Amino acid sequence: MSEELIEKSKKLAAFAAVNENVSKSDRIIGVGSGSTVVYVAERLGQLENKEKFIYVAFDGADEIDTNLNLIKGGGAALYQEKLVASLSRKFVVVADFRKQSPERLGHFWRKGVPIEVVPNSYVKVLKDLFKLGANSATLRDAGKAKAGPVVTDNGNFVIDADFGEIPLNKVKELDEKLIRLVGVVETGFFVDYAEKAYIGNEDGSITSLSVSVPARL
Ligand SMILES: O=C(CO)[C@H](O)[C@H](O)COP(=O)(O)O
Repeated sequence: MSEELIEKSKKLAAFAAVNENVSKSDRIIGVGSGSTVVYVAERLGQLENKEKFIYVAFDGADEIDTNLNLIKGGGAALYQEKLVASLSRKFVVVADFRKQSPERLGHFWRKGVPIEVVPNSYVKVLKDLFKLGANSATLRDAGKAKAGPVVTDNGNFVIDADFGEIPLNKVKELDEKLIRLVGVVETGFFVDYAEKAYIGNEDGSITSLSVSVPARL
């Protein structure tokens, strides 16, 4: 799979998402993080918009299920991305074809759901996650960039917890159990946020998907 093809798919999805979801009236646009929303920013830069409130927010995803539940946080920015999503009236996902699961989360994204934790609680949370049925749960390491764990923008750590493939009707339930654990700040499950997804396909077409979600604002 060529990098060029993947980048083309990301750009296609991002441009289509902006073209169909941003109007010319005065509005603040929310943008998450990742390599796909870079193209959202590029397209937004071509439009003329003044800012009043977050009407629509755009973000990438690590995996998208058929209900538009998401796994996010591959780049450890899940808390701030969820903050933006929760402040938006409309949340739109942009992604290339590798992110669209045939059905369930955990199909392609095998690294586990990212969970932001308070640093002094991570050992406890790791144990809690195994009790909740995780196949694996590991503290994310910063890798070559620096010695030690990844530290988020909020000064916290990230645990990646693999629960296998998660049935569509179980994502919310699992998310609620995770968020109740003492030490957990936020999870990378985005349930009932995305109402639209734009997927750039390998053949240059775009798949757009819509679901209804409860109103946030
Ligand atoms: O959740 C994220 C960062 O925490 C990103 O949105 C997600 O990892 C997708 O990134 P990309 O568009 O680069 O594939």
